[in-house]
Amino acid sequence: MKNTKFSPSLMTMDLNKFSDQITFLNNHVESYHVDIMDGHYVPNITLSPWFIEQVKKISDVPISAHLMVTEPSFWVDELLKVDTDYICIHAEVVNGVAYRLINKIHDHNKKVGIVLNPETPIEVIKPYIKYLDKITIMTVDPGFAGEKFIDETLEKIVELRKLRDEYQYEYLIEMDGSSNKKTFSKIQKANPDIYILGRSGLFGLDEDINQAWIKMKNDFNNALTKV
Ligand SMILES: O=C(CO)[C@@H](O)[C@H](O)[C@H](O)COP(=O)(O)O
Ligand SMILES: [Co+2]
Repeated sequence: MKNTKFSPSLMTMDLNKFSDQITFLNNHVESYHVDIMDGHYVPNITLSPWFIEQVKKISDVPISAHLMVTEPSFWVDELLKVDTDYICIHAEVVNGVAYRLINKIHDHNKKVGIVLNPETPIEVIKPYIKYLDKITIMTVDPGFAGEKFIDETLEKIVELRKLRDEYQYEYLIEMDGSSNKKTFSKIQKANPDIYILGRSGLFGLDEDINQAWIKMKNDFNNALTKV
C-alpha cells in the first residue's frame, strides 16, 4: 500500500538517477513536493514548472508545488498550465491576492495550499483558512536543504489540528524542513498529516533509493517507540 504520510522533496533527489528514483517512489508515495524559487523571495533557484512536466511524463503521483516567489500570480498561471495538483503559496506574499488566487486554482479543479514561514503566526491566514486544502508549516527557514530545525514551529502544527477539529476544516497539515532520524520523534508528537522528506531524511541515506526508503522507514518507526 502507498504511504500518504511521506512526500519526497524532489529538489534533493539525485538527478543522475531521475527515472530510477521516480519509478521507485511512484509505488510508495501519494505526493511529490517540488520547490520552486525565484531567487528573490529566497536567494536560491531550484525546480520549475518544466521539471513538473518531466515528472508527469513518468508518474501519476499528485504533485505539490511549493512556491517561494515574490509574484505568486505569475507562477500560479504557469503551474496551472502543467496541471499541478496542489499549488502552495507563502502566506507572506499573498496579501491582496489571496481570494483571487484561491478561487482561480479551485476554478481549475486544483488544490490550494498556504505555507507559513517559521515566524509567521496562524492568525495571518485565518481570514481564508476555511478555503484551504493544505497548510504547510515550515520547520526551517525556507530556501535551502540542510537547514536547522526550529522547534518552536511545532506548536503551530498542534494548533492547526485543534482548529481543524473545532471547526471541521478540511485542510491537510504538512511540515517542511529537516525531517529525519534526529527530528522524527518530536515531529511525531505534533502529528502532521504529511512529512516532507529531503536529503537528511531520505535521499541522502543511501545511493540506492530502495535502501534509502527502507532506512527512512526504520528511522521513522524507531522514533515512534520514543513517543
Ligand atoms: O522548501 C524547502 C526548502 O526551502 C524544502 O522542501 C526542502 O527541500 C526540504 O525540506 C529539504 O529537507 P532536508 O534535505 O533539509 O532534510
Ligand atoms: Co519545500
